[in-house]
Amino acid sequence: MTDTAIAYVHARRVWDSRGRPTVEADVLLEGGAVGRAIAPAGASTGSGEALDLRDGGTAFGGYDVRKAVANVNDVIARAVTGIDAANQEALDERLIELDGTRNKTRLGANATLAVSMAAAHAAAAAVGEPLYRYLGGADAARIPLPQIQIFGGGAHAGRRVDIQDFMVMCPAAENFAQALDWTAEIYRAAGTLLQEAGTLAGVADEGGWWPSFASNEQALDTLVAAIERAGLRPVEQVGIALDVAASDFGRNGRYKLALDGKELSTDGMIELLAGWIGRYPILSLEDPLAEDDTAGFLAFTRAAGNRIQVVGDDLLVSDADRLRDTAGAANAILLKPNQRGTLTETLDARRVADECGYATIVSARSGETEDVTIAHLAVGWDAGQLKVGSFSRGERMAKWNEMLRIEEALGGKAHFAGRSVLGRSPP
Ligand SMILES: C=C(OP(=O)(O)O)C(=O)O
Ligand SMILES: [Mg+2]
Repeated sequence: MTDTAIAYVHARRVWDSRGRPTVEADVLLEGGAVGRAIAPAGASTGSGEALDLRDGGTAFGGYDVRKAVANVNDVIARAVTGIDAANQEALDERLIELDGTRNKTRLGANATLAVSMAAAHAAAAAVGEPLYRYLGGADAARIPLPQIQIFGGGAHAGRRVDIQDFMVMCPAAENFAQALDWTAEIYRAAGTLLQEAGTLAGVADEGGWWPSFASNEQALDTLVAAIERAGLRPVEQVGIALDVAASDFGRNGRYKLALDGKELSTDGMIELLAGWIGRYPILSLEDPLAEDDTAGFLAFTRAAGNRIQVVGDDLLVSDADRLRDTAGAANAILLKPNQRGTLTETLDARRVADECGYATIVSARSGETEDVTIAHLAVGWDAGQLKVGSFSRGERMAKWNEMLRIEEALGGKAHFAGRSVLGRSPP
């Protein structure tokens, strides 16, 4: 037995930011090192995602995770005991084999991911290294450009606006700390603008202001106004990133924008978004079309992909195979470890993204906790970008604050991704 062999695994039920139970796993190694991780959960999920196993029934809206917790304690724990946690691939292979289904429908991706991540934390602790350095080695020093939400919408805010995430990116900031400073000013200015308009109505699931707008474009206008009110220059200093999350309001080539009272074809949707790209300082558009509209994605990326970042989330579900099968449909991929259920499978997608020339963005889910693993993945995997959500919610700030610590710990070695990850249209 090596010191990094898994000695003991235990899962418990804890709570996420939406008031739903989720799975936390502890992994203890023979040498005494421990690791802990908590699975997040999405709301606007892609149909190709690995299964977030829920109990159903009436308790907690059917969202309880007693089965997934039991799957860790009764099935996984025994099966992974003795595996070397320092060999993440072997551990994840065992989890994949044990589940035996493509999308973790037997054990649940929430069960497998909590163990996969906790083991990585334990292995890093065993060698006394922070997780980002354990994963990325001594060269892991690139601090990601953040995508931070200012207004929340879509499935995260009672569908008050159709677009799900109105975010800002600060590629012209000198470092991550300054990007966060600027975003905090924009966030505050956006809140003041809503207050002045009498439409401030709290915060959405990911910490952005709860939207209260007459149209999707009014939200974009207000975002630009907030950037200016914060004393920053749209285009030169700050750009906009949207998660359109179009699978939530589109299918079979028809897109229903409820707030705007419009029903558009794929071409109409592409035209609408092309108009926005022309009028607003947009740097990145995620899921501009629905997950069942690969042809639309290809057409949109052909038309706009040389000017902006086109991100596949529901389309690609962090899946290396889907990425290969749809090459050219986007030029960036979101990496959400719970869409696959193990770190190794998510890292595969990250590698294939490089082969396909795609940018990579590690992302939180809308249901989150104090777990900060993704901040370390973004640096350790050299992703270049990180999308988390916003101020006003501690489970989001836990990640951004961890990134501040990582940037500080790296000192002069830290290198902020900034403009470099947006090669196509730097402001
Ligand atoms: C983070 C997102 O939301 P969710 O976790 O609900 O899928 C997203 O769609 O990118
Ligand atoms: Mg998304």
